[in-house]
Amino acid sequence: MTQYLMAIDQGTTSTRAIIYNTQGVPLWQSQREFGQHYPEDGWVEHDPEEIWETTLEVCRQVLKKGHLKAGDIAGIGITNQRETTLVWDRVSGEPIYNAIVWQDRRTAAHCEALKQQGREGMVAARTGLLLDPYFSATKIAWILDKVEGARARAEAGELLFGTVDSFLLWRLTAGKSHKTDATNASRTLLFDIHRQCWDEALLELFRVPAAMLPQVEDCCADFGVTDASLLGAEIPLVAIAGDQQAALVGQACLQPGMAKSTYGTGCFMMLNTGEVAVQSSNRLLTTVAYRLKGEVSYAVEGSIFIAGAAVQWLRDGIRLIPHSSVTEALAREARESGVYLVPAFTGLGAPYWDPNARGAIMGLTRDTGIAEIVAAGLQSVCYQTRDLLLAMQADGAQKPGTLRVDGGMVVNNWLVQFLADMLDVPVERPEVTETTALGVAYLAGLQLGIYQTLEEIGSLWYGDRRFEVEMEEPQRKVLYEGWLNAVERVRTNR
Ligand SMILES: Nc1ncnc2c1ncn2[C@@H]1O[C@H](COP(=O)(O)OP(=O)(O)O)[C@@H](O)[C@H]1O
Ligand SMILES: O=P(O)(O)OC[C@H](O)CO
Repeated sequence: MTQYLMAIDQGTTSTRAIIYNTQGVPLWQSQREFGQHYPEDGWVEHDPEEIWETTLEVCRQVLKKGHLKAGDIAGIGITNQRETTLVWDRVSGEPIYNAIVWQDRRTAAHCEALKQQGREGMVAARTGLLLDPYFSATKIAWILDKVEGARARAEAGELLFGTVDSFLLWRLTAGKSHKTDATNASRTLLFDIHRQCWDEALLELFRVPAAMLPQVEDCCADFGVTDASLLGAEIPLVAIAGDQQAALVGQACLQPGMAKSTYGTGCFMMLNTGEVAVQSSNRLLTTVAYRLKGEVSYAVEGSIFIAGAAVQWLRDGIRLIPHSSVTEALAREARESGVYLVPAFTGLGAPYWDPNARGAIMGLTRDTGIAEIVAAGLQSVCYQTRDLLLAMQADGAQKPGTLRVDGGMVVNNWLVQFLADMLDVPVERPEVTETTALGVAYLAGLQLGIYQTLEEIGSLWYGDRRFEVEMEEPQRKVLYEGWLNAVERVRTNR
């Protein structure tokens, strides 16, 4: 009997597969971390074969854990780290270069040159994005220019481009399906989010041959079936969404004005704006929230590059802590210290967009200890979220009544309390914090007719804990001013 849904969540640091029942309850999960490669300052790459192998492995493992066969799965949804760029051979399926990860800054000079040519306005008007190395287009151009013979091969139609969803889809369908969805397409800098199509002028600007591009579908669509040799039988692939958009659905932020913030490697705050594509005057992004039956809902997004990655750095980079989980107890024992950690390891994202900024720890004194530095790392994530909230409000958005949070960091109660205090907004944590995978499982269920409407999906959201605002305004003001001062000192593009 086909009664389960499977979500593949291919994230920046790990790949997961989760099997849900039709009420959206996660039953079995499998997860594998994979390698991060930093070949040069500001460069971040993934091995495409590791992305593929971990995906296949977690899919097989999770079926095994549930004692299920492929035929028990009604459909699969794929959600993924966005913008990360792959180019592969149309015939062999072999990538011609590593995946260039969204965090990678190698194309900063290319973006700057296009800005100098006055292209930012046209790009923003069509794509809702900014000229920043974060997005896919300049990464594609880099691969075509730097890998020998690649540009000619791409022009001859021999090479394909895809974000991680497309690459996995290509591999899962054994090369039968070269598609993506509108949310992933909206992060490439090549897609007109108003007309919902690849844009010829942008393809020309970034020198990307149209023949490389995947076909863009709704988030819920017929994306093909898994090749029978992979998981034992064919399984329909019925939904795709970028991970932050999937989290918006998983958090049931399905009405205009509802907001969520996801704290994984980076932090991504999204405000649903419904059918209106709000153009930000404060350097936020306009993006496709979801596209269903051809109807687009938009969101405003603030993207922070380093959130949980700051904790990873404290653990693996400078080895100040043995595990991420100790950060909560350390932060509780930290003194109020005036220490600020600006985690601009790969530049600063929204609202500063400064690819050349680099990180700093400031305000150190003789009695600064590990606890104070750890607390400053956690606080930096909350200060950056306040930066985003203020930018959204400056764009005319109402302050949301609550903010729904999710992602690996929000198990940390101290962090979430400080977040509520810094935003001056109550923060809600759902029972299921793996909202990314849940969101795409919901979308898969929608395509399969298990759910009829988005409202029905919204009714499945359950809160775990609500964090009320406890801090008084004067304290918030002093702390936040200290943050703004610290950020000013690392910026290069004031
Ligand atoms: N108790 C904790 N306190 C703070 N951060 C944590 C804690 N546990 C995990 N993290 C951070 O959460 C991140 C993992 O979140 P996850 O949502 O799995 O990330 P991603 O999807 O980007 O791979 C890691 O960067 C880790 O440092
Ligand atoms: O893999 P995550 O959860 O860090 O998300 C990455 C984002 O999609 C990048 O835009």
